[in-house]
Amino acid sequence: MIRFDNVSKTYPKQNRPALDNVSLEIEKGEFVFLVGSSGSGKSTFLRLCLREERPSTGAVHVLGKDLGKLSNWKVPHMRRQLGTVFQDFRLLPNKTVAQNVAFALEVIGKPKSAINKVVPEVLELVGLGGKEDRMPGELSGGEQQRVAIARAFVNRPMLLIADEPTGNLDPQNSVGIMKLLDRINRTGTTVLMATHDQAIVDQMRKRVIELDKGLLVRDQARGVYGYQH
Ligand SMILES: Nc1ncnc2c1ncn2[C@@H]1O[C@H](COP(=O)(O)OP(=O)(O)OP(=O)(O)O)[C@@H](O)[C@H]1O
Repeated sequence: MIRFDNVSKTYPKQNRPALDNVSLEIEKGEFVFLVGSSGSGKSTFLRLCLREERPSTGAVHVLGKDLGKLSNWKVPHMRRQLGTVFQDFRLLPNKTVAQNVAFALEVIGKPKSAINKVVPEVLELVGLGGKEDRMPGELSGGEQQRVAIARAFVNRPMLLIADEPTGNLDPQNSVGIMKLLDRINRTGTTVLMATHDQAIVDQMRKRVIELDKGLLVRDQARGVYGYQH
């Protein structure tokens, strides 16, 4: 699903690599937490998976494709096969809940009849049945993140990448979001999630990959958060 072969990334004008010779493999169906202190390289790792950045050396494979060999015009197609969720939700503020989710399908040319069928189903799945016509601004943070997850999952992607999805949420809402991601993972979708949320990592006991100053320092099955702030 994801493979890094000796991947290093040094940003322009930096003398220290943001990622330093990282090699790892994430298999289909796994749930993986990416942890590490601020600046350890987590976002860089995720950006390389989305080909928002390219490695300085080494190779990144996602969904069986060598991203270094992917032509630029194929990148949007590759990204549409992934679901992405971010800390700041990134909803379209002038569209309703249902329209936000439908939009993800409209841009890939899904017929209206299919959209009308699956949008209510996925909103029901994330616990937002009955809130289809609300605007994002009328929802709590936890509900907004559920919309973002519905939008990310409505295509049934093989891989869902989440960057601090609970970063703006209180503990109770965070647990709800994690239950949802766990459910999505159980449908077979691989989940890769960068987080600072110790309670959640310790509770879920999934694979934990820890970065420290760009180095992969820990890769633990059913792991805990581990490092000190
Ligand atoms: N666009 C950029 N240009 C230059 N340096 C960058 C850029 N993006 C990140 N860096 C540097 O690369 C290193 C890793 O940053 P990265 O954002 O990947 O860390 P992170 O683990 O995601 O941190 P956080 O938890 O704070 O989001 C840091 O030293 C950072 O300053």
